[in-house]
Amino acid sequence: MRKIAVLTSGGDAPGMNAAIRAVVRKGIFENLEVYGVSHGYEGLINNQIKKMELGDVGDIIHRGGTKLYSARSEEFLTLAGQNKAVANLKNLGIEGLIVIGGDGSYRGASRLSELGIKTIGIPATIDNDIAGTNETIGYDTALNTIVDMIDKIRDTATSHERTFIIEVMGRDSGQLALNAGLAAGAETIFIPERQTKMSDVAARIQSGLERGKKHSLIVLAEGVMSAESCSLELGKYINIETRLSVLGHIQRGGKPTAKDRVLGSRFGAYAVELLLDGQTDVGTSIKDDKMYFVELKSVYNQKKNYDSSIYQLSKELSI
Ligand SMILES: Nc1ncnc2c1ncn2[C@@H]1O[C@H](COP(=O)(O)OP(=O)(O)OP(=O)(O)O)[C@@H](O)[C@H]1O
Ligand SMILES: O=P(O)(O)OC[C@H]1O[C@](O)(CO)[C@@H](O)[C@@H]1O
Ligand SMILES: [Mg+2]
Repeated sequence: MRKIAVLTSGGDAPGMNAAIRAVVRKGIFENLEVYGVSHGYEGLINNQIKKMELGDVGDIIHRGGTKLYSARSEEFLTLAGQNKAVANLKNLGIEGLIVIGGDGSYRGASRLSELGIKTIGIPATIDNDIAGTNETIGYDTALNTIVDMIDKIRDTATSHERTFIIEVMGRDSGQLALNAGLAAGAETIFIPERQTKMSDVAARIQSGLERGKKHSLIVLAEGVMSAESCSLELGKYINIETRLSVLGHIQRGGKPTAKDRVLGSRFGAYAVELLLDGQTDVGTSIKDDKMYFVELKSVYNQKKNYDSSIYQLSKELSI
């Protein structure tokens, strides 16, 4: 293999730049030509593919977002779009592609592998919803951002003795809500993976009030319901004033933590090694601080488990 390419796809995640840098520099170190594809699969279809040099990835390791831009591509869901992408890669003599993204991006990478391009996935999404790896790039940064923001909300919640409902990202996954809730000492955590009865939440708030506790923090994963619906539902069981805070895309930005930079760098270099070993249709993974690879299909056909003991612990510690 002489020529490889790299792209970022799906929601961006802090640490993607560290991974791009590692792919480019490790590739060049191994005497490969490395190409950068802008705008994910959309750029692959539109031939936005450029050769990258060592200097092209200078001064990005500490930046959030992705230098290669990201996109969600409708056209790539069609066979015609996928064929265009493959033709553009083949025209340039590119045999291997590294896809940095989430589970949807992994499905796209698998399709390309079936169509004759060797593909390696790197898990990158703040949601940490990818099976087969303990962590994804961007999760640690987003978690720290959320905890920082909840700390700020706690200050004002305490001063005004209020209940706050804080909506965090995670359509199908409660990883962010669960761990941010524990780290920020939230009284209640709602996650899509498990049902929480509103009557129980109201009862906990009521018993807290009776013990003289006047403020309460509720962390809600967006996939469960909106903060507004949560407030209306809660109002059916208890008569308290609530304030809502939807954290939104602030959670996806910001400079990556050291952990995400290390993870991005290790995954990027490892993905190049996997291509050189002739692997395809696999993704990088980390467990017990070691690099592994897993079949992409086994990743996106599985739902990542959440740790119910963390949920239980947060309940025990926040009475
Ligand atoms: N089944 C599929 N076949 C081919 N391509 C797909 C498929 N599913 C998704 N893709 C491609 O991958 C892109 C990114 O997928 P998606 O929007 O689900 O984000 P993701 O990679 O899961 O990241 P995140 O969920 O963290 O934002 C899609 O826009 C589409 O172009
Ligand atoms: O930026 P968009 O396209 O609105 O996507 C938001 C979604 O992307 C994610 O941030 C994952 O990248 C989810 O947590 C969130 O639901
Ligand atoms: Mg996804």
